[in-house]
Amino acid sequence: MQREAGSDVSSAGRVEARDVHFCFDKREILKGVSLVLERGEVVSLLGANGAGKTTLLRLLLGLVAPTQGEVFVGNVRLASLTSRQIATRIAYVPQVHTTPFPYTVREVVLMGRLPKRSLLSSPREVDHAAVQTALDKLEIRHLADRVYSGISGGERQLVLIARALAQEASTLILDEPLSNLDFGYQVKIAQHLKDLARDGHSVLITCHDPQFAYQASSRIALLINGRLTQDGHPHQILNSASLRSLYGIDVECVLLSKDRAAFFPREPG
Ligand SMILES: Nc1ncnc2c1ncn2[C@@H]1O[C@H](COP(=O)(O)OP(=O)(O)OP(=O)(O)O)[C@@H](O)[C@H]1O
Repeated sequence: MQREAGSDVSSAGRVEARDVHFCFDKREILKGVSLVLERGEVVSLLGANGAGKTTLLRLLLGLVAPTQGEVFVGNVRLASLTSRQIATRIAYVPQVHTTPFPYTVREVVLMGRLPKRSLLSSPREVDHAAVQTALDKLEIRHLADRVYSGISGGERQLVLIARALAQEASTLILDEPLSNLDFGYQVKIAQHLKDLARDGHSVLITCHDPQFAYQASSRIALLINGRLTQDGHPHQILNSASLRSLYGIDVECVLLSKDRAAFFPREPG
């Protein structure tokens, strides 16, 4: 049997940006970023607005090409893969997602199966089974026949994660998965991301909430003005000095336990 390049099981879930640079017009947005994501990890990418987080995700997904440097998925160059091959390895949960048609939740999750079948073929038993498994895992089976555009923002976020799970890619990349989520959904999503990593996925998220990042991640990377300045375990990375350099404000950090901390902005003066 002929094996697809880079399908080595031991490297599944590994994604690496190696010294990537990216320019918009003549402005350098990413200035030599190196980041490795391994199977079993949840990595949070923190940075101020405009730091280049989404741009870095777009490079890792092959949506744009670096002006310098390279991205590897497993041990193959991302640039050598077709978009379908990338989609079998990496699933993307975007910040905003709308559909022009009144698709049901089940149909939206089924879209995650497209990379696995030919464009014009009907979904097979295995596709429906993957959808059902994803809905069950996210505990949203009850939403399956609702119209996607008619459910809440938090529910839609869970549906998009279910769609990514149905894709059965070993890596999940989520761009600000917390936007518009209530506290309950934030806690649930943190737990789902950790469960996914425990099940052998690698997960990369961008986020603006240090507390969520501390709780959900096994590693945190800080992106400041297009450069990755720190990368390590949450308790090594998040402190008053690093949060000041990220956001330019004074923050009090209270360590509650090894994987729980609270962050309070200090009143000026
Ligand atoms: N299509 C574009 N054309 C020109 N500049 C762009 C384009 N998209 C993004 N930029 C610029 O690139 C920089 C990085 O943007 P990016 O969206 O990656 O930041 P971000 O860290 O994800 O920000 P946010 O937290 O606000 O989502 C910003 O200065 C932005 O204005």
